[in-house]
Amino acid sequence: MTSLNLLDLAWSPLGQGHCHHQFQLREANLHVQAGEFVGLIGPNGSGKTSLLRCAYRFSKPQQGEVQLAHQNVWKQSPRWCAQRIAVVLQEFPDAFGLTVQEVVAMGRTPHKGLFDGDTRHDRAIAREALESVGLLGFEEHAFATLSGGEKQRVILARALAQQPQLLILDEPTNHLDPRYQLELLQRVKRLGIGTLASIHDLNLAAAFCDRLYVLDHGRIVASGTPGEVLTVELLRNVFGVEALIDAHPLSGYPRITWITQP
Ligand SMILES: Nc1ncnc2c1ncn2[C@@H]1O[C@H](COP(=O)(O)OP(=O)(O)OP(=O)(O)O)[C@@H](O)[C@H]1O
Repeated sequence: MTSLNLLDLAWSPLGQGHCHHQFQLREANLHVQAGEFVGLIGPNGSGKTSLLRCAYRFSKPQQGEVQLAHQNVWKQSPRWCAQRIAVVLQEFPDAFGLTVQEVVAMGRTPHKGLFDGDTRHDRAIAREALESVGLLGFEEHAFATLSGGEKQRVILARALAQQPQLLILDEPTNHLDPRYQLELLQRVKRLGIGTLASIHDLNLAAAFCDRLYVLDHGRIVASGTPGEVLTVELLRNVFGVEALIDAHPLSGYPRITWITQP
């Protein structure tokens, strides 16, 4: 029901009226089933952020279709999408002096009328969201004074307060130390919401994602389980790096060891 489908998507920042080779994204087909954690990997500039922007109805594709629950998102209102899709981006919005509580409460906006205040129900959801990212007690802190990692967790709490059917994360572990990288991904996975996340750390992607899509120069060049996708050849051809790949001794998922030059 909540699945996301990108069907033959093509997108260019130049808009309409350009040649086929100018598309930054081409022939992109991608699916996220309800409850599935799907990772998007690829080198810098390969088109991950561009694809996510199409998926959350920010960039309008010139070709193809973005469907959520089998509805074309561009035939639905922005509010319809905001009630169903929550987004956690790399950059934090300027919170204009808002407290943590106020930032998280913004997650309830798509579910309320223009002049509605926060109900007890809204406050309970916001509290639960803050609790789930381990930030109970931070409600009155000014968002601007938090560390990068704390801000990231507040933004995730705001996304959870939105009670979305689909979560889109652009490099969610960017600002986090190893403990919080693991905690955040575990938390997201446990939510059981359909999730599409761009992830640079391929070992984290291997550990947490049910399936991966690999972007290279705007095209999806591989997809499948981490075990199917993360091969020595793919890392060489797409990322231009050499690596050893074996099975993680505890969990069995692919473990990548980079081969570095002295
Ligand atoms: N609005 C835009 N105008 C012009 N070029 C753009 C625009 N958005 C993206 N691009 C270009 O599209 C290409 C893909 O960018 P994108 O940010 O999607 O890559 P990415 O895979 O997310 O990269 P990174 O891993 O570095 O974050 C880049 O060459 C980028 O410069």
